[in-house]
Amino acid sequence: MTEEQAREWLRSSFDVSRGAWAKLERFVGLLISENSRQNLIAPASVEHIWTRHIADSAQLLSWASSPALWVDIGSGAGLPGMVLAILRDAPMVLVEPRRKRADFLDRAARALDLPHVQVEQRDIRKIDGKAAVISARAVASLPMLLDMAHHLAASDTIWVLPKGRNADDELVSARATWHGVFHVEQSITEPGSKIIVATKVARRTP
Ligand SMILES: C[S@@+](CC[C@H](N)C(=O)[O-])C[C@H]1O[C@@H](n2cnc3c(N)ncnc32)[C@H](O)[C@@H]1O
Repeated sequence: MTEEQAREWLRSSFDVSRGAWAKLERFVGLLISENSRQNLIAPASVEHIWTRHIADSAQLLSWASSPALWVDIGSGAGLPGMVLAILRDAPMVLVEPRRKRADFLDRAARALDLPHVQVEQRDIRKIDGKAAVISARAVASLPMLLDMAHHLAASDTIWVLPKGRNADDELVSARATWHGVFHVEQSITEPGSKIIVATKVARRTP
């Protein structure tokens, strides 16, 4: 997928309003500018930012359309959380323990006028409440993620987890401790990369 194809795919797939498109463009600018101050995305990925990061994040919306609370674990540069918050006018909590990254997320949410975004500068294990959707991109293996965040999940919570090429192996490991309805979906931006979509996840009883 080229950069132009990624932009076109985004526009047509999510019926992006003019206002939301302007915010996406602005976010890309903020992210590239902040990347010279802190290491948010690999420098080599900047020239492919719409494919590698923006469309890659936005595609998660295809698997979770709930208008209720979405929690993004380890948002870092705002991926996928900030991209999703631009496309989705519903509560979004971005959890990021590193101060510099959380400050960037706070500033970006204000600059983009996204009052439905809440940034929590904390470890996910210290967050409470229940989420309708949980995402985490490049944060931890599937068994670790379930362990770190299962307290935020109800039985109908949808987990949407981009997993690169290790999805199947991680799923095998996770199934030793967890049961639920797990699907492995193909990423549209990266051939070979997968997204694990799960619901009804619960710890196996010994
Ligand atoms: C490799 S970065 C990925 C950032 C972003 N999701 C992305 O795809 O570009 C992993 C992020 O997860 C955060 N993280 C690691 N452990 C965490 C935890 N226990 N709770 C919340 N965030 C965590 C790190 O601070 C870091 O910003």
